[in-house]
Amino acid sequence: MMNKPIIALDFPSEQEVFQFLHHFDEKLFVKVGMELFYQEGPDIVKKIKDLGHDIFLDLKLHDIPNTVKSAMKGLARLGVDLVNVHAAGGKKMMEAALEGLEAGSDVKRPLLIAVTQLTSTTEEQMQKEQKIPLTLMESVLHYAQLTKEAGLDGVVCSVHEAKQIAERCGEAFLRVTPGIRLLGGDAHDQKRVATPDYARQNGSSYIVVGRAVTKAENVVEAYKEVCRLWEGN
Ligand SMILES: O=C(O)c1cc(=O)[nH]c(=O)n1[C@@H]1O[C@H](COP(=O)(O)O)[C@@H](O)[C@H]1O
Repeated sequence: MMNKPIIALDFPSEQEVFQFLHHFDEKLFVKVGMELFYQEGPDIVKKIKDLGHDIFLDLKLHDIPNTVKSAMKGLARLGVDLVNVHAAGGKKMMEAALEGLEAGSDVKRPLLIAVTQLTSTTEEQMQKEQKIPLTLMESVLHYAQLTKEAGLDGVVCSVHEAKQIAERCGEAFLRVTPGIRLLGGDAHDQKRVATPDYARQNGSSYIVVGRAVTKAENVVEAYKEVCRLWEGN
């Protein structure tokens, strides 16, 4: 069975989150990111968890190893299912993140993944601004390899790199892919986008979907359409 699509709750307040969740009579896999977490604080995570939804806490930690370790120890106590860091923080930082998570978890630690190249980045931008003299695919594969060596569970990447990562790092190494759009949908600030059905065909383990659902006229219909395409029905 396919993993549930992860719905990005990119809302500015608790009120808007609950308004959105109220439309659904099933349990979702949701993502709490910077917008919501920085405005509502850790309590919002507990409240969403209490409703029975699974949570990806997307704070993309990127700092010195000791700081990331301590922060992860605290985040582990929130009881989330998935958390992330930036692979660009390096192998030692990722190892420290894992140690912190393990130290802060009572029973099962959350899965830990690392962002490779953001889906809003193009190859040209990466080469010019980050001064990385590689193709985008090579850079993503390099970060995926580094993440695997650090012992993490997988990466965030675009659908377009998912298959190659599975070949390089193994099927069990997760490919979590944002930048998902329905056919003809506005890409907004995303650059490396794909549809849910292409994500299935190209080896994504999880898709992350925000505006294609949250900004839809009928959010439940949009969610169902994403599920239908992702599951291949
Ligand atoms: O880590 C992420 O979740 C993430 C990584 C990435 O490379 N690109 C990316 O879009 N995201 C997140 O995925 C969500 C995508 O939202 P939409 O573009 O509205 O579908 C946002 O909440 C982003 O913060």
